[in-house]
Amino acid sequence: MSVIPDRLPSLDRAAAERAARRLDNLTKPPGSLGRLERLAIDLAAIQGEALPRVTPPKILVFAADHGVAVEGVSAFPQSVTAQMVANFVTGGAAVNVFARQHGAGLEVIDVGVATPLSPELIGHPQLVDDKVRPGTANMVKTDAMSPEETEQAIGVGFRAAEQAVASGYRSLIVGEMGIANTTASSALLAVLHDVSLESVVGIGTGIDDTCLAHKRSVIRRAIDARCVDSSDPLGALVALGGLEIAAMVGAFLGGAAHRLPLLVDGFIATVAALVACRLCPSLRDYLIFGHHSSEPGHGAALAALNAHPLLDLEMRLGEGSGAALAFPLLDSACRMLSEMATFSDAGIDGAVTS
Ligand SMILES: Cc1cc2ncn([C@H]3O[C@H](COP(=O)(O)O)[C@@H](O)[C@H]3O)c2cc1C
Ligand SMILES: O=C(O)c1cccnc1
Repeated sequence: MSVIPDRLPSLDRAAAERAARRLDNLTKPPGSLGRLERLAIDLAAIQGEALPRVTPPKILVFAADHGVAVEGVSAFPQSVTAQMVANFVTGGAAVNVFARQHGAGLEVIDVGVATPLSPELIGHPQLVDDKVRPGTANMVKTDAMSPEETEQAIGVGFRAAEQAVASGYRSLIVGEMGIANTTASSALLAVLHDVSLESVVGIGTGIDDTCLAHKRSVIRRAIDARCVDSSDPLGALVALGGLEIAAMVGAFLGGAAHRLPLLVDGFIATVAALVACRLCPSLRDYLIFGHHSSEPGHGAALAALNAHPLLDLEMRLGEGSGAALAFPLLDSACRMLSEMATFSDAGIDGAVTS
């Protein structure tokens, strides 16, 4: 597929080495800033700079609908996807609050919202109309989308990340909005990582036990009916969806192609990251995991990527909210590296060597 890069730039080991040496000369016992030190070294390797900088960050929220919503797998109606797009554009969603708090740019990309958006929103600078189709098909009945639509949606995400780089953003937070997308994500994870549906399917927006059992059986029927297997991540994406998940795959790849640190959000974003890593394994080097969602499949998706998120706030929202909350830790890691005094700057004695 043309939009999937053959290879990504390699990590810059020399920049990482310079960052590590500087860390050991800063006025603290070596290693005492723990995972923040690891984070600073990783950011140096990603950006290819001994003194990395992650500000300003850009948040991309990809929005799309899922045909499988008609099966009654979410606690909320499909109309909420379009209504939340309006809420993002007018600044009222959780992720908007955190974006303002951290000086992040935020853009909502309609890659497949089913309900027409209200005319006042059209042309709003924070809303991008890149609709590939108005929602996927119901994966229980047929493939969620065609290979061409999947490629188009991946391209939308890839270009959105490239645009962020061209506008001077130094890190990327990738989020989503799409009623029923925990169903698509659970199905993708079950296929790609071979985990039981019992262990990965969760309540999403807050369904009850009866609906949860129904959601599992809907996913089981879809997986059995579609032609999917773990060796074909693109085929799984075509069969199960969704458009915003495909766009997130593209955004991760597009960001990494330009050495952008990528802050991954919760369950849905992590499943997108898993698909992207199956397509292009070296992408893993560019991913930093913001938080551990309480959606049960997130643990399995993180394990599949050997990922250890920065935060665990028992959140299960999506939108990029958990990644946005973790962003200040990346900024702190960079500031620690560039602003702390060294032992010689501050005239402080180094460790006693035996
Ligand atoms: C008001 C509202 C705001 C949201 N923001 C993110 N999500 C999250 O919930 C949805 C997935 O859950 P499910 O698969 O159960 O539908 C996605 O849109 C996700 O981003 C929201 C959901 C709602 C209702
Ligand atoms: O972790 C997530 O991303 C998530 C969980 C539930 C609902 N929406 C998103």
